[in-house]
Amino acid sequence: MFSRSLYRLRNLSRHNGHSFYNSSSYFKHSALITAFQPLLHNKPYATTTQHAASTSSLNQTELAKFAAIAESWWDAEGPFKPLHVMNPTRLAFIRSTLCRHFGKDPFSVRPFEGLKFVDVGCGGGILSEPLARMGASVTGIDAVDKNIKIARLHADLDPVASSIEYQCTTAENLVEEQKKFDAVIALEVIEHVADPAEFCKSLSALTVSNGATVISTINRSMRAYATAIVAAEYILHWLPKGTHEWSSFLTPEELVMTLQRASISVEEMAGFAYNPLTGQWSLSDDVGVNFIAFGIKNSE
Ligand SMILES: C[S@@+](CC[C@H](N)C(=O)[O-])C[C@H]1O[C@@H](n2cnc3c(N)ncnc32)[C@H](O)[C@@H]1O
Ligand SMILES: [Mg+2]
Repeated sequence: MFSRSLYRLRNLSRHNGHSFYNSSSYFKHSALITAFQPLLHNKPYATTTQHAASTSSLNQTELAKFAAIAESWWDAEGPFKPLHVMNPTRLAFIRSTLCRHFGKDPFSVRPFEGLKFVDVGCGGGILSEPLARMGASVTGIDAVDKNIKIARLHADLDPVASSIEYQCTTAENLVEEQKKFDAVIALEVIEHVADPAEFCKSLSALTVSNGATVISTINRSMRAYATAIVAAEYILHWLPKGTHEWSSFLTPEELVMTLQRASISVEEMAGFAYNPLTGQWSLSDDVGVNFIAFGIKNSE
């Protein structure tokens, strides 16, 4: 069922060959970006909040954005609605790729039984909880203490989710503690960290040899600027204004290269397509805006 919608790595150039559109120098000087400059620099968030001790991946301004709306994590109509609505689609990708990789039955109720996952930048646990219900032994970490408190409270409402270990920390702190996981998952986080390359190195160091990494983010494309920022934040109000900095987005090629340098080979990629008629997302070959990648840690 996936073979149609999955974006294979060999197709990268076909789908993302618009080097003109993906050139950051083009965008820095584009008339459109200049016209929207006030929006790009609108930062309506306070910058003081309680979070993990300062380490390389932390961007204080970004963390303050999430602390400011932490109470809303489980409000399915609130600022995290897009993540709630996308959840079944991203879980379908994770189920498919990880079951294939770990030789598990994708039709099983608890296919991830016996596997250790870490959900990096777990927020309120929107992804950690279903992963735990699918049998994984889940550690959820987030740099914002408030997020972890909310994640803990919510998980404790469910006997299965209450097995999740939540911790206010960073990937690099877990590396120092020499923690290792079968799968390292960081969805919608890399565009909010201070140094994506260092962040990927930490994710890699947390992954066992031949383990899996799953990352989702937003493409630094013209279309992403128009939809994920202008439409989602300023027209539709799906997300608070200033949630995303266009310049922090990564193109699929950049993500592949960054992971490659961190000893992770991207094997599969898919885009997320939004259907405005149904309000649902589905996996697609189109990685022009939102996309997700699955990679394998090279054996040492
Ligand atoms: C858009 S949310 C994504 C939440 C969750 N991964 C999901 O997709 O449902 C980004 C999360 O990453 C966290 N975060 C940002 N930078 C981080 C870092 N350097 N280390 C750990 N967490 C971070 C934020 O606090 C926030 O909860
Ligand atoms: Mg984001």
